[in-house]
Amino acid sequence: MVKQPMSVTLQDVVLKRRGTRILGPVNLKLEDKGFTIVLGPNGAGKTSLLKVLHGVERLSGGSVRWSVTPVQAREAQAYVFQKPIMLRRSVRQNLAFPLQLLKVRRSEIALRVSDWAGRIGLADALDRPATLLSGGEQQKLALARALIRDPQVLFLDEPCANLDGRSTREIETLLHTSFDAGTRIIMTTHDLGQARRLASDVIFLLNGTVREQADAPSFFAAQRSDEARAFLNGDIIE
Ligand SMILES: Nc1ncnc2c1ncn2[C@@H]1O[C@H](COP(=O)(O)OP(=O)(O)OP(=O)(O)O)[C@@H](O)[C@H]1O
Repeated sequence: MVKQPMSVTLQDVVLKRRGTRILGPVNLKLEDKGFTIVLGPNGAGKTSLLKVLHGVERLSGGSVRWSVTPVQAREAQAYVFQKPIMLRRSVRQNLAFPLQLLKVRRSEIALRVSDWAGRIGLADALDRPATLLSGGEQQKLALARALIRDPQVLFLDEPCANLDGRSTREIETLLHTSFDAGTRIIMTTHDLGQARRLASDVIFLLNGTVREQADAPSFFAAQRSDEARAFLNGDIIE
């Protein structure tokens, strides 16, 4: 299938819940390519922004427009939650599930499942219940389950929260490989070292608004706002 360029434009996006504005107004354009890291303190609205981009939040105002049709946009995206959600089935069935939904041929599913199980170090655990895996293994499985159907755009919400260094490195390697293969990645992290290692560009959020959007080298070299500077210094900002 020929992939169409997928940029997205947010215009005057506002998200309110129980009368409180948690996002917006946000005006933002994300280009077709890149590894975007969304930064900001707790409660800044990072998860909300990811969900708005993914189209799973009801907007209170404004619009999110992809350069392809809404159906194409949805089909081309995958989302990995901060806390991996495992089907109460085997590793094999977890990996096969998204492909079964897409009605991929059984022989092709078997090939891809075995390929991805190997890539995440679970080739010998295909018949184990996914819920019995360690936290790091579950997060890798959740990522593989998203990548196995070759999404054009991948959203990740804190994929390495609470993971040890080894699992974090393994996940970063998987992300690097997908990015190099052309996957557009948009990810939140609290880990500034990780942001520096992975980002091609950065969005800095504070109180539900975009304070800075810049390519990563510029952002990390010199922040335009006092708040971003304070955040990178490890200060508490509100
Ligand atoms: N459904 C909801 N109803 C009410 N408030 C919400 C809802 N979802 C999020 N919020 C609030 O909106 C704000 C932004 O939340 P969000 O999870 O997007 O922030 P975040 O930057 O991802 O935070 P964290 O870094 O702690 O994960 C928070 O104050 C949160 O409590």
